[in-house]
Amino acid sequence: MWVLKEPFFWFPVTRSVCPERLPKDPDLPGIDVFVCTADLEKEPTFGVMNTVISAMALDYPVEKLSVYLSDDGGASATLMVEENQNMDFIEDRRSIKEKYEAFKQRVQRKCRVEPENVAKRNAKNHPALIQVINANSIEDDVAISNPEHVEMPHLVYVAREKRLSHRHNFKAGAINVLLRVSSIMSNSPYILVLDCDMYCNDSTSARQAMCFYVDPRTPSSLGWVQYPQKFHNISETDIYDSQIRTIWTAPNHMFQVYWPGIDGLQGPIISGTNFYIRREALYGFDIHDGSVPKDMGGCFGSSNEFLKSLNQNDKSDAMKGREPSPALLKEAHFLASCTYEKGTKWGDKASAISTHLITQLYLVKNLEIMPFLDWIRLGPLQVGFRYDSVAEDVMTSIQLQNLGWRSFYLNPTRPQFLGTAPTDLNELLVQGTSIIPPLCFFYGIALYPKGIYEHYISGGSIRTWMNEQRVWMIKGASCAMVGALDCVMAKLGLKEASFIPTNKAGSEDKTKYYQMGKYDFRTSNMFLVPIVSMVSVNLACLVGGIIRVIIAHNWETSLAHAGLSFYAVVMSFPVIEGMFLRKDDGRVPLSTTIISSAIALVFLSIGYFIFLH
Ligand SMILES: O=c1ccn([C@@H]2O[C@H](COP(=O)(O)OP(=O)(O)O[C@H]3O[C@H](CO)[C@@H](O)[C@H](O)[C@H]3O)[C@@H](O)[C@H]2O)c(=O)[nH]1
Ligand SMILES: [Mn+2]
Repeated sequence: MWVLKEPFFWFPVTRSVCPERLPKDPDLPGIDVFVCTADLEKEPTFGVMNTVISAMALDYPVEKLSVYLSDDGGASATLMVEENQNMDFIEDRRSIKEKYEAFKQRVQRKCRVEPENVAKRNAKNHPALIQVINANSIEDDVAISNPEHVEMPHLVYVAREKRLSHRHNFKAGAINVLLRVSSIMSNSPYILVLDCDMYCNDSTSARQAMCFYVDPRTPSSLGWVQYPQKFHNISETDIYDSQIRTIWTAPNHMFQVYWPGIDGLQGPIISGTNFYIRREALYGFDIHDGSVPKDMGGCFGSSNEFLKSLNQNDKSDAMKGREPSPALLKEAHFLASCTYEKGTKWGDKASAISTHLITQLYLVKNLEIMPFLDWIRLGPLQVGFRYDSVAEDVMTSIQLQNLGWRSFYLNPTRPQFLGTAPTDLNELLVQGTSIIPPLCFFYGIALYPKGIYEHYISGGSIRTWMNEQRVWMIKGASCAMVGALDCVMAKLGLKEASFIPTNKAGSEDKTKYYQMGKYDFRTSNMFLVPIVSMVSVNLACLVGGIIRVIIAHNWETSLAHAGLSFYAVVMSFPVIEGMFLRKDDGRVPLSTTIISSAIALVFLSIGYFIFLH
């Protein structure tokens, strides 16, 4: 581990920019913003709208900015709200709060129009629905309250076609559709990708990122600029380590070394959201030898409009204020259809087993391997985000770095984007099944916990260290195992790969224990039983061990064992408290304790036969 970590210290880079030196507005390149949403219930429309509006309010010339919303969820409810948005408060900051409240109520009213179950059913089986929303399509009353006709960026709503018989490839599939649809509309050379909960907390991120791209000294291999992921809903104790402190927020040491450290090498990988990427990079061209595919149609699909866009520049200006022609809309629907990608290279699987292994290792937070990702050689050309993993970001990054693209990390003091971190145990574990992949089960548990000294000098306290250790142990025993089984079954063809979006709705009831700094054990037995069984075994060993020591007086041999058991029991105290001491509804249910004790007993009996017989 020590050796693997060294490259991070070779050439750490901290970047800062001077947006005031950018060229004049008319000379800036266009930017397309992609926002993805997938679940009407877990990703409330109001939050999605917040993100869309924050993107539209980016400090960037309106005619150079287009926002595309991909809706994999309830479709029509989101669209209805979007069409009727009252955008004027973007400009009018005086009465911003009042108007915001009115907007919020309006969204909530609109969302009630369609029963949720109907929306959900429709979400899995419907034709493509694409709508360009410009000033003309906004309700009359809005025009009255917006007498100056404030110009606003282009907004395009995209619900790609969904059929039960076709794989939709989760977020990667959604982004690839947006890539194609946007190419025949604005075709901006740069793209900002945002998860639906990641709103722009500062409007300057676009200009800051462009500082790199328009600077003639920047190498032409710069593929993306990555901002960190930060969250708005972190409590003081943060018992579940929801902020993933070690990656993003630990100040000025060790872990804060990873991203700047990798920036000095080939650059950070894509972390799913908050990055400005060069459109060209996603088209799979190899920048080492400048080769372009010979069979363009076989590679990108049969849309002539799309193929034409490959040689065209930025069209964002031309799109401004125009109603899209019926022909253009028809082509957009074609590009968003289920069958468009058939026989093309979109999201193609070109991976070797080693890529999988490395991706898995990386995802278990063994960040040390980041500098070596670049060495992996992938198969032939492939276009857009990759489909062979729900962690599309890691796989795609490896591919792009492979083709010669480089990346920068920018972490300004003011957070540029803020998202919603999962703050209840159930959500955390559900997320863990999809992003903590199989090998975590083997590697995650086998690795020795990160040293307390290392943690301390990275700006952590004893409490944060305990939290991180606890969550690491809990994830290792529960969701990593479930995720592992899930993945093995998917690989064996026994089950479809799945992705459950994390909940961004955060009800008061759900977060109350998190806010109090107490674990909330209201999660399924699938996760809970392995955790509670493990703790029961430890507890039994400690009690049994102590009794033995007292009876047999053999201190020398038992002391180390007792120490280890004691450590495990201290670390799992919240679980023990949940089993025996708590009375509230967040405790471990009695039935779970009973099942787990029975399992623990089985383990102890097996141990008895192995060691004593
Ligand atoms: O079929 C799908 C599934 C998901 N999403 C969107 O993908 C985003 C990320 O999903 P989320 O449930 O928030 O997953 P997280 O585990 O929080 O996501 C982390 O991990 C993902 C996989 O590595 C990255 O894509 C994300 O950017 C990163 O924040 C959300 O906007 C979803 O709406 C879709 O658009 N379509
Ligand atoms: Mn998320």
